[in-house]
Amino acid sequence: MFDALQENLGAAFKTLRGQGKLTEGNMRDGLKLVEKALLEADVSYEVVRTFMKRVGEQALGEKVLGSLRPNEQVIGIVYQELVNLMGPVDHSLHLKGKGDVTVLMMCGLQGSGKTTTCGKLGKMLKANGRRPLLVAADLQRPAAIDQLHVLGEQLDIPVFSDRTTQDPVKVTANAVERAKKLEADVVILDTAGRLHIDSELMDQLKRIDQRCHPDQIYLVVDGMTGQDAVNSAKAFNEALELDGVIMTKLDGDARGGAAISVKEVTGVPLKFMGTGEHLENLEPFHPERMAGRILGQGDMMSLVEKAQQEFDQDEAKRLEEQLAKGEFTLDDFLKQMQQIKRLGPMKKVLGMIPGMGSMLGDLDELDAEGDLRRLQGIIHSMTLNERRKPKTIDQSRRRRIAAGAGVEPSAVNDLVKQFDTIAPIMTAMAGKGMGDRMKMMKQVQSEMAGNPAGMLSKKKQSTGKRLSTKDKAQALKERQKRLKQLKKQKKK
Ligand SMILES: Nc1nc2c(ncn2[C@@H]2O[C@H](COP(=O)(O)OP(=O)(O)OP(=O)(O)O)[C@@H](O)[C@H]2O)c(=O)[nH]1
Repeated sequence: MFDALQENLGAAFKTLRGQGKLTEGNMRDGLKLVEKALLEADVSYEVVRTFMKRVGEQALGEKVLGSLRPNEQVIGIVYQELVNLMGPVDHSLHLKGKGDVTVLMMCGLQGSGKTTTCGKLGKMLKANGRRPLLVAADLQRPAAIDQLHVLGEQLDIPVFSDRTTQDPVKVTANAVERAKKLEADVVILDTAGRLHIDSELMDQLKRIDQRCHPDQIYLVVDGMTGQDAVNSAKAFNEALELDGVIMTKLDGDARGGAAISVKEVTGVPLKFMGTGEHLENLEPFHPERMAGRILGQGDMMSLVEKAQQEFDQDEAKRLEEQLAKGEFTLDDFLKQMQQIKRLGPMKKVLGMIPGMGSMLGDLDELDAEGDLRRLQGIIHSMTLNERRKPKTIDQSRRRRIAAGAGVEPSAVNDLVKQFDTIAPIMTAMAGKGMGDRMKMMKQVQSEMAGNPAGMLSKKKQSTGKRLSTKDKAQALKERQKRLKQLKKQKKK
């Protein structure tokens, strides 16, 4: 994925590697190459311009820090700016509680991968214990209805269609009724596509939106089409107010520009990416991971291998037995975190995550220690039953636990959410062979790469809001202060 961009950026950073000290001259040469690499990857011109301005300002600002290696400093800045450009992303589908029907409306141009993505989402939701209903609201192309029925059969997910009408609004309204009868809780609408954006299509989609009020509207775009994908996202967003973009075909020769530009150009986050034709090839889009991948830093596998080697064998056996019974509690979660901590100093462990290596100045060891302690404090403030069944933690329990741990109630909520993500993966691990286990470890590890299991301070997590210039200046100041402290410690 994005091989050429990775290579070109690598070459740009190489020019800075030999430099003893950052000067305006060598910095400008290096940054010119970064700019060229982004433009060649089809990142929109406007986006490149703003991006380079931000990177340039910071890179030259860092000059005062002198003795740090220039290429590391610049990679760190580029990494952070790429993350800012592509994020933050809220991956939640904002599903209502079970029993209520959530309507997800999928739209996009013909051939973008919309129908396939409906199937992929259905599969993902089903795996998470939801009861999806696929709805053929693409009445333009009869074959699209058949395609959805085939997918439904493959996935064992019900499909609603009505070949007697040409009105997708009617189909959608009836589908919600059918969902209630079938006790389905998520309706996934596969709407019609067109080869190009036209007013008839937009009107039709707007009518569905106005009459049926879908809870979330996602646009499916083909990542291979580069700037066209970004432009169509802009047009759809103007007509429909999208909640997110799903970019498909990022497994192919996509140059990456569309994935990098779309959030900055449209303000709509890229939530998921399609990484293949198979129905399991849908992944949440993590700006941090993508930036790490683009910069080609670090060594994920070595972290996974290390985790395997140093895994406490007795604990592993105990956990294995528990997982086989389908049990994974918050106490186990805490133990897992402590084990990861034992792999080595947190900075070293995080340094193995792509892109993090050059950001170590940002990762204060004390923060990681403090956050692990905070995690422990929260879990220890829970009753045994709450640790076993975090779902029982309601608002008043949350308040009590938070008071006991000296944190905000939202911190308890965040922890339970992280646990909800990791627990199904852990229980699915039970009884698997080594190969599958490695794959799952990678999945758990990659869940942590975006937010290493909540160990990074809350202030460093994506909040769903863009940092204001003032916040950025403050963050930069703090970063510079930490770098100075680090330098002082090194000297000692
Ligand atoms: N490589 C790859 N192919 C994909 C991906 N998603 C979809 N496809 C393929 O793209 C082609 C078009 O997908 P569809 O799901 O039929 O597209 P659509 O947008 O529903 O098209 P219409 O129904 O004609 O509007 C199919 O051959 C899919 O297998 C992906 O993430 N990667």
